[in-house]
Amino acid sequence: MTPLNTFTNSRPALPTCPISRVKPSPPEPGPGPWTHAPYCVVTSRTSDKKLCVFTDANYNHGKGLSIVAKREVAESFVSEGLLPGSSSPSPTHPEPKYEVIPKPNQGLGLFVKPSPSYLPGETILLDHPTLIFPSSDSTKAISLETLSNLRRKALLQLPPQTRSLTRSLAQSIHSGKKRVVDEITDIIQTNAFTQQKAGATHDLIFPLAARINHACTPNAFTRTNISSLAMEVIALTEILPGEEIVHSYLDPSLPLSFRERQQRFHAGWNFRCRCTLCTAPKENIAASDAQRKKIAELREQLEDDETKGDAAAILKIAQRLLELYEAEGMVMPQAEANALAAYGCKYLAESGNEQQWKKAGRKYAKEAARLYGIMFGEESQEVEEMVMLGKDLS
Ligand SMILES: C[S@@+](CC[C@H](N)C(=O)[O-])C[C@H]1O[C@@H](n2cnc3c(N)ncnc32)[C@H](O)[C@@H]1O
Repeated sequence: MTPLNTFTNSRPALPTCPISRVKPSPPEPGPGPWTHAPYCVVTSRTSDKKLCVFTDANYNHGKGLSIVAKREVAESFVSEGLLPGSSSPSPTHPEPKYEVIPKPNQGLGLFVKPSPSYLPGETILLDHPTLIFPSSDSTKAISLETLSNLRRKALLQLPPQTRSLTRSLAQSIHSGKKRVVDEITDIIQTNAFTQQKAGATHDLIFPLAARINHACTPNAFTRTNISSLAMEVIALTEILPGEEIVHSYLDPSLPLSFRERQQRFHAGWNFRCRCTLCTAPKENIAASDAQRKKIAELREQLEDDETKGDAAAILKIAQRLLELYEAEGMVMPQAEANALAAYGCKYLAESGNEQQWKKAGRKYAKEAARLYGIMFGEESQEVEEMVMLGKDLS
């Protein structure tokens, strides 16, 4: 295994495209923790700002990672724990309970094998990024040509297997649609996960997690470790053998209407959602929209100054929200609504019928702790707070 700080690729940097006016800047200092010499270009005519490609072909047991970033951003990624032990031997993973198989009209998808199901809170898979790019918001001042060159180089420097796996994510490959953007833009547009880190927004490509399709009532969610940038896909509900594993590409706690969701899918990923909710009969979609509108109204009421000091009103709103979330298959916001209901009961217990309110409050606090445990882990502050609240109510 090559030591991390050894420069393994002594080939000269690829020449830039002859029609390109992008000039590579003078050679950069040594490769540091990277396996390739950083390749940098000056991105502004008026300053010496540089954007570089950093590649560690050893990352994640030889699967590799390329980053396009400013040097200081890449350095902070490393100092914050992006590359630990990447040259260690590959761990042996148990046989996964999922498989990637074709899904009609949606390319590929992740499905549970005909084996035991996933339980809520169970980790389905752990994935690592193969590409990290600055997000389009933070690169508006940089020419498309420059960006495209850097992204392409980042892709080409990945080990061959990872490179072709990453390339296979291009939408145009499975949709049969003519590609209207370049290959990397195509890959980013439909597969990138956005992540804030080192004071900037980045687009990350996770080749396995990218195979997971969207659903407006998801049964899984993703959680990214901010230091290592590893992504966990976690079951939100029980997922039975043969079922598709789906997560929400939108914030799952937003009560968006059918139309609002389609607008976002079109703008963000260029698809029309075919999940169970979005392909339901018209009257069901209208009923769902009405419930989501009610959710938005109730959440606004919670912000009213009048409501804020009224425990009975808060409890009533939280209970109605729980009914609506349940009906809409919105699992994640149920944690907060249960916590709110538990606090409502706590304050009501102080003003009479103590035992009745305490009993109800304990039930809400317990459910909130269960859901926060799934979302943030058993050790999280949220779980601890709900356990304490349950104790206060006993
Ligand atoms: C991140 S990829 C998901 C994996 C993809 N199906 C594949 O074969 O690689 C996102 C793309 O999958 C398709 N897709 C995902 N969820 C969908 C849904 N709910 N309805 C329709 N198409 C969906 C769309 O083409 C979308 O651009």
